[in-house]
Amino acid sequence: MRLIVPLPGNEAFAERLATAGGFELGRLETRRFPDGESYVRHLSDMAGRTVDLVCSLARPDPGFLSLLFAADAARDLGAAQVSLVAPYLAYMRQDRRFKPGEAVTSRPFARLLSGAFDRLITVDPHLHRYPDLAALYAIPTATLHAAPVLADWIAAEVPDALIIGPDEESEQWVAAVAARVGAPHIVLRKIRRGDREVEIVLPDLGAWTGRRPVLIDDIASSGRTLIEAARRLQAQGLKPPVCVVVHAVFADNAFEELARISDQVVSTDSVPHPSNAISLAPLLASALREPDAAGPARRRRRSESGAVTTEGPG
Ligand SMILES: O=P(O)(O)OC[C@H]1O[C@H](OP(=O)(O)OP(=O)(O)O)[C@H](O)[C@@H]1O
Repeated sequence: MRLIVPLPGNEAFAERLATAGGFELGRLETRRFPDGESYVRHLSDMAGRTVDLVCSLARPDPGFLSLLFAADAARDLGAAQVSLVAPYLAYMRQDRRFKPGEAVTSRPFARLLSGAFDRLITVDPHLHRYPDLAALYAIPTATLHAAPVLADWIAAEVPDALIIGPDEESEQWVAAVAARVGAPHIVLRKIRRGDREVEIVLPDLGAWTGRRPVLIDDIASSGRTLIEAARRLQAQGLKPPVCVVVHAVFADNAFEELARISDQVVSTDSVPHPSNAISLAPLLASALREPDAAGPARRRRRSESGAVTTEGPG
């Protein structure tokens, strides 16, 4: 039976995942030594097991070494395969050098995870300029999509919805959500001017004032995209929107600001947040039940020197 091991902060999601999939829930002890270094101890038997470390990667920096140490220790303790289940995958947005000298952090981050895990399973990674995760990760990856569960939530909770994507990039998956809901959809135009500065351009929406706008986006971080979109919609006489996001990263007071001008703000549980209303646990559990959901995992061998060698795809 698969062993699901949560990193700190991921216990509730891991429990939902283990329950949904009928998997065993493992335990990991972590703490800091007095000098600030990380201590990691597996409290479950790893020998010969298929182990899934569960770690949503919103704000990944403080816990990242513990994650790498937990993966290394699992293998060292005899795990047959060590996967990372990251419902939210970080460092996807610095996908090119925007200014001279910048680190293209998506690449070294992917190299670090590819060196530590046999495979990666995630939901709607922010693939802006990369065609897929295989362009970035050297290990087999499975990319799951939240669109069907978002659509099912909207269909059950929001009558007379008008599905709205805040930018042209969102067209494809907004159309998929709208088709499943059986509602019309439109896509706005976004001009990003900085980390916290976006401009949203709307077509004439006068024909849609009777519908409930449902703004959907993959990530809410500074919240500016959704806040600006919500403001523009209301300036055109539309009702306050329902905002549905996959990854509730929400920096600073972004959530409170967005909630003030929205009818409702909901998210999936890929990042633990008070707005979580749609669970991804059943989706991830069924992917984990499929033996080949992530493609054949790499086989690793640890040499006597401790070096890990890789065979198979990737
Ligand atoms: O809450 P916010 O701070 O507005 O960030 C979230 C928005 O940013 C991303 O798109 P975008 O293409 O603007 O960002 P990218 O350049 O990072 O891909 C994402 O798809 C959201 O629309």
